[in-house]
Amino acid sequence: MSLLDVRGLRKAYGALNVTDDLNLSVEKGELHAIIGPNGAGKSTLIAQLSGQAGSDAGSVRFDGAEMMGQPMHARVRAGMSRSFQITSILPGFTVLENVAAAVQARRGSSFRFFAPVAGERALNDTAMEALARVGIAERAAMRAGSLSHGEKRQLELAIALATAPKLLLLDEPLAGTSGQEAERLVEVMRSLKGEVTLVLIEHDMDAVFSLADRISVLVYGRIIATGRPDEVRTDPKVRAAYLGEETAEEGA
Ligand SMILES: Nc1ncnc2c1ncn2[C@@H]1O[C@H](COP(=O)(O)OP(=O)(O)OP(=O)(O)O)[C@@H](O)[C@H]1O
Repeated sequence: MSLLDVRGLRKAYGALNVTDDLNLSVEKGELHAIIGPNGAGKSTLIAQLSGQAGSDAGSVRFDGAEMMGQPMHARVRAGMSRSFQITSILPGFTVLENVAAAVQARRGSSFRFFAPVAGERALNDTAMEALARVGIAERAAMRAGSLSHGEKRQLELAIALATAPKLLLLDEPLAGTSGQEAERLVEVMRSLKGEVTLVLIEHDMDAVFSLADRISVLVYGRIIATGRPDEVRTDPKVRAAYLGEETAEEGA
């Protein structure tokens, strides 16, 4: 049984079906990338899976349970987590506090802000582990707002990891990063492979093709192909719809 099994998923904005009868299976332990042209519906799909956006139809089975209709926090509890954009980082608090708050939010039923956090050693230990996991443990005491752009993205990953997800949804983690920052993030993602199941949306094709176990190609709200990177690269449907020009040039 797949860890994530999506059937007939749909979301319309007015007359536009952004995701349309979308089917997707993600196996436990794999890094599954979703690629597609601009506006194909990738971010909308991630929002629907995480519960951030509602869906008009379909089924999202995760770890054997139906998630459709469940709010975001219930999905996080079930082990489905998404890495948020930088705006969710609290710049005035330390890097450690940012992660500890995520751990606490998962553990506690209520979000008791920071006063109790300082005294909770176990909480901080878990948060430190997550920071070490993404390679920014030495930044723990710094204000999150003073991190570089790439480090903020590492912090987002640590925040997502701190909720101990079974499935991590990553929406363009490399966006806006410099070459060196991107390389570091790619290595962090590579190191997570096998440990946590990853669904990755990313425009950086070098990163996608080097990291992914399988790739699904989303075009006009539907998955038109799924396979190993070499299979997807040579799939005539994919070449025609998306990678056409690039692969034609490579082959020339
Ligand atoms: N809240 C919204 N209201 C109306 N239309 C929307 C909304 N969100 C997304 N859309 C439209 O849905 C389509 C898909 O958008 P989405 O951001 O999911 O695509 P994407 O594949 O992630 O694109 P990109 O690669 O450019 O980030 C676009 O045409 C977009 O304009």
